[in-house]
Amino acid sequence: MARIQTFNKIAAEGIALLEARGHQVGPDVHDPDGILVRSAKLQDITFGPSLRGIARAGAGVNNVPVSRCTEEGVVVFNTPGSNANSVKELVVAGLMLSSRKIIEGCQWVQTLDPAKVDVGKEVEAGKSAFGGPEIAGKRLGVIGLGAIGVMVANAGISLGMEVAGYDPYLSVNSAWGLSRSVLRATSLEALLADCDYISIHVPLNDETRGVINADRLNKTKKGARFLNFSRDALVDDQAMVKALKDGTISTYVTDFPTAALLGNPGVIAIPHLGASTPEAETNSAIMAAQQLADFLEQGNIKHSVNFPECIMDGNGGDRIILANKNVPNMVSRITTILAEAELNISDMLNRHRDDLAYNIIDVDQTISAATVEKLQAIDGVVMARVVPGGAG
Ligand SMILES: NC(=O)C1=CN([C@@H]2O[C@H](COP(=O)(O)OP(=O)(O)OC[C@H]3O[C@@H](n4cnc5c(N)ncnc54)[C@H](O)[C@@H]3O)[C@@H](O)[C@H]2O)C=CC1
Ligand SMILES: O=C(O)CCC(=O)C(=O)O
Repeated sequence: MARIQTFNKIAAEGIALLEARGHQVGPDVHDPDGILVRSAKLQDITFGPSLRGIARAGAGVNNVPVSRCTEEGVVVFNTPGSNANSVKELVVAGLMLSSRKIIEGCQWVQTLDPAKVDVGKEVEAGKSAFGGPEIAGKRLGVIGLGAIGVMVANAGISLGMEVAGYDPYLSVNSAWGLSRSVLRATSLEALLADCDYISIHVPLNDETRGVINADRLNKTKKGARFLNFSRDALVDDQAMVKALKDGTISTYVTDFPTAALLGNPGVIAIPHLGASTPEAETNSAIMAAQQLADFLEQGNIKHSVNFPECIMDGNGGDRIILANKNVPNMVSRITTILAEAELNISDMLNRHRDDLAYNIIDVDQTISAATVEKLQAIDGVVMARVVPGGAG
C-alpha cells in the first residue's frame, strides 16, 4: 500500500483506481510516496524522503520543480494528450470569439431594458456594431504541433482555413497525425508575419518563456488575432497590451489572465478552462493514477518528463529500481554489489535519458536492507529502492 497525497481536486475515477489497488489517497495524506496534482504550484514545497513519484494530471509541468525532483530521484509524470481535445474545442470557440464580437454583443443585449424599449427592434437596430469576419479562407498559424497543436491545425483545415504550422521539434507521431494540407512555416517570424489568426501550443520552459515579445509582435501581421491556451509567461504582457493599443493585434484571447491584461480592450480573458471538461478531467486523472500506481507498485515508468521510459514484466520475485548518473562503470558496480550479496539477477533493463540512467533489476532472492544501503552509497546513485514482490 502506498500513500498518495492529492493537490487540487482530482476526478473521482482516478482516485477510485488507486483505492481499488489498495492505496491510501487524499489531500491530508502525510509522508506521501506519491503526489497527484493538477495546476497547484509545488515549487515551494519541501518533499519528504518517502516521495518517489509525482503525477501531473495534465500536460504542462511548469508547476512542478522538475530539476529538483531529478536531483532527488523523484520521477515526474504527465499525461500527454489526455486533455488535448478539450483544449482544441475551446481554441475553436476562441477563434470565433476573437472574430465576431459575440461577448460584447451579448453584454449589450443584457443592458436593454424591456420596460423601456422593444428588445427585438433594438437588437436589429444595434447589431451592426457587433459584426466581424468569418474565419473560413483566412490563414491560421499554429505554433507548436504536439497533441493540442495538431488537433487545432486539423480543426482549422476542417473549418476552411489555410493553416501553417511551426515546430522545430516536430515528432514523428505528430507528423503522422497532421493533415497534409497544413503548410510548413519556415520560421516563427514567417508565421507571425503571414497569419490572420495565431494560436500557440508549446510548453513553458527556459526556451519559450517570453517567446512572444515586443520584437516579434512588431513583425506580426497588422490586425492579427492571437490565442494563448498554453501559459501566461509565453507572452510578454506589456508588449501585448501595447500591440493591442496600436492595432498590431486586434484581439488577444488568453486562458491565462494576468493583472496587466485585465481591463484592456481587445483582451478576452478566460479563467483557465482549457481542460475543464468532465472527459478531460477523467482521462487525465485515470492516466496519471495508472502511471503513478504502475511505478509505485512495479517500478515501471511511462510518460515521465525527467526519467527514461522503462517497462519490464516481472518474474514474481523482488525487484530493485535504481537511478544513477549516466557515467561509465555504473552497471558493473551495481551488479558487483548484488553478486557479493549472492543475489541472482533473473532479468534487468537499463535505459538512459540525458544525464540520468534508470535500472529495473529482478532477482531470485529477497533483497536485504543492507544491500540497498550499499547500492545507495555508490557514488553517482541518485535513488535505489526495493519494490517487494514488484516483479510479480
Ligand atoms: N489551457 C489548458 O487548460 C491547457 C494548457 N496546456 C498547455 O499546452 C501546452 C501544449 O500541450 P500539448 O500539445 O499537450 O503538449 P505536447 O508536448 O504534445 O506538444 C508541445 C509541442 O510544442 C513543441 N515545441 C516545443 N518547443 C517549441 C518551440 N520553441 N517552438 C515551437 N514548438 C515547440 C514540441 O515539439 C511539441 O510538439 C502544455 O505544455 C501546457 O502548457 C495543456 C493542456 C491544457
Ligand atoms: O488541470 C487543469 O485544469 C490544467 C490543465 C493544463 O493546463 C495542462 O494540462 O497543462
